[in-house]
Amino acid sequence: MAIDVEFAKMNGLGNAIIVADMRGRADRFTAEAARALHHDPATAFDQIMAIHDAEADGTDAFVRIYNNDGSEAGACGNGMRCVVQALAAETGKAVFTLQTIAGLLNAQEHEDGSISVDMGRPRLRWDQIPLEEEFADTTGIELQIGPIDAPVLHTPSVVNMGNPHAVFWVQNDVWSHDLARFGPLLENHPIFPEKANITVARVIDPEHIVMRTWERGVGLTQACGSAACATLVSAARKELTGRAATVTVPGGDLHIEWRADDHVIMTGPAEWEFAGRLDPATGQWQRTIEGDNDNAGAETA
Ligand SMILES: N[C@@H](CCC[C@H](N)C(=O)O)C(=O)O
Repeated sequence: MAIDVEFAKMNGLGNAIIVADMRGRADRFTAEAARALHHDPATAFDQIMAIHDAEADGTDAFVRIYNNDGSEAGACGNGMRCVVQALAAETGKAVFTLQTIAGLLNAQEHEDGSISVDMGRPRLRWDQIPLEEEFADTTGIELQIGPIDAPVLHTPSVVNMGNPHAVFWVQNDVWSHDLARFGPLLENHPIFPEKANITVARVIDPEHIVMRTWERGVGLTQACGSAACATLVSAARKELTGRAATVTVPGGDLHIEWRADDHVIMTGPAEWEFAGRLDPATGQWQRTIEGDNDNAGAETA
């Protein structure tokens, strides 16, 4: 059994992340291996961030992102902060340029340990989200869940931050909405040909938003960085907030700024839990460095 890839179990505000070192190899994670790793309670994760060799000049690495159902994603804000913390610890550098299937990202670890990721420009046209049919105004599209005359959730803002997002605005407690029930229906709604990450958000004041997300390919999570960016952009477009705000997710706070140059900057923490080695073909793994979590790894031959 080839257990030969180093990984670190990390989290970004509780968004469970596995950072795997695939540099120097030609293979990739299989969807089956990702699912197997997720089904082990000790390594259950929201995303795998697989660090591959750089493919473009001036970049530090190519990062492939896998959801825990084995699907591949174009963006993961919390996971990217974990990647930056891991690369900064390895290299002593603070500034990185990383490539994903959605494009290039610049990122920086600050002296206080927080990490900023330039999540790029939001894409706002209906066919960039993408949506199945044309909508001129993506700050609120005609989509609702619940009775026609009294919808529970309706008229979401839609944004692509490297991945598709729909943000439903509510006036009351975001926890009073049954996202576990509505999330999967909305994620798979035919209006979203590539599915979507589904957020319920409440604007507390022009500098503070509270939100929860049902993630595409994952389910309910403690944090979704790209959704926090999509939510701030949508709130600013609707003039509910300014272009910078604290965004509170179940796992804690992110600072999001939509700069005048159209780039969205996400700042927040990343946390290391434990390390091990794994097989990207099967998802079998061994712990090599203890963390706080004392579950044993899978038996290996
Ligand atoms: N946890 C993420 C988002 C991960 C990808 C998402 N589930 C998708 O499929 O688009 C984040 O922090 O941004």
